[in-house]
Amino acid sequence: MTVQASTRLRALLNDPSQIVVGPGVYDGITARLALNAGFQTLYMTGAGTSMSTLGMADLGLATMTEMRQNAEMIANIDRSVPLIADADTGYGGTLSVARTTAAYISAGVAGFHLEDQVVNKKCGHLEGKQLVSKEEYLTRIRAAVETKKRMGSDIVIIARTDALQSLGLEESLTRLEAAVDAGADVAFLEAITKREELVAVCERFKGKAPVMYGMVQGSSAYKVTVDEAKALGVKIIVYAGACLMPTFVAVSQALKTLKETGDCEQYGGGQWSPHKVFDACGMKELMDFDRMIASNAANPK
Ligand SMILES: C[C@](O)(C(=O)O)[C@H](CC(=O)O)C(=O)O
Repeated sequence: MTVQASTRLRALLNDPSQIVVGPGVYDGITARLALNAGFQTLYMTGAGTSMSTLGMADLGLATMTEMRQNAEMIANIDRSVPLIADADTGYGGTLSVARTTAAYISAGVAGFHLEDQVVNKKCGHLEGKQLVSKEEYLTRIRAAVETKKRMGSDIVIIARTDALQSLGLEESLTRLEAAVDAGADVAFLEAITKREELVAVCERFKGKAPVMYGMVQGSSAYKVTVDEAKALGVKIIVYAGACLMPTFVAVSQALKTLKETGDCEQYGGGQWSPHKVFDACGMKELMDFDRMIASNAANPK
């Protein structure tokens, strides 16, 4: 029987020798490249999903249906590699959060995070975020936990708080503790800018719940490598900009060169032929399958 991606993610969380590293992917190409690079877990960035599927900044515009559709595609490229997906605020009240949870479970997502921003949210690293009350946030968590239970799923529910910026460290930790008490599996303090804050969240949840950290290059997030995060006690680290920022750098440069010189050969050509990019996206396996079915049809048993 196939092991569910959520069960695999849980096994990684329960293995004291592991830190789960999720490069932020947002489409089929970035997911393939991360899988080809050997990552054992993927992270679907909501910011990347919003920009790649809508062409819009991370300002709460992507709907649940759009997020779920992207997550389902990514989760199913290689079902043996767990996908942690951004579920923002859960996209509405109690019943919407329950519907989102069910939709992510049926999409094959292994874990997802729910936050305490107002539904009209913005990227966690921007100024001026608005929060819902702790009670409303806990309602979201309870709706997710109850739905998971009713569906007999072991999907990993990650409680995220964006409260650090406006309410401070202690209130943020209190919110996360209450979320874990309500059944969330993982604590995620968003937009940490100082080492002390990361140390504090790891200390507070030691022995109680795994801690997730979101590192975004170029943001004010406290910078850590995977090894440093592991030494501090972080259990999941996601790099939301791991594919996004290099894409902006490389594609902008390539387009500038094409515009200025009328030549694009230096970006690809010999190294990245159409054949090679199709290979990176499963061409061999797809063609082998096609040939195998054709040869079975020609030589029936
Ligand atoms: C983690 C995050 O929610 C995401 O969408 O990946 C974003 C990251 C980003 O803005 O690049 C966030 O709100 O931190």
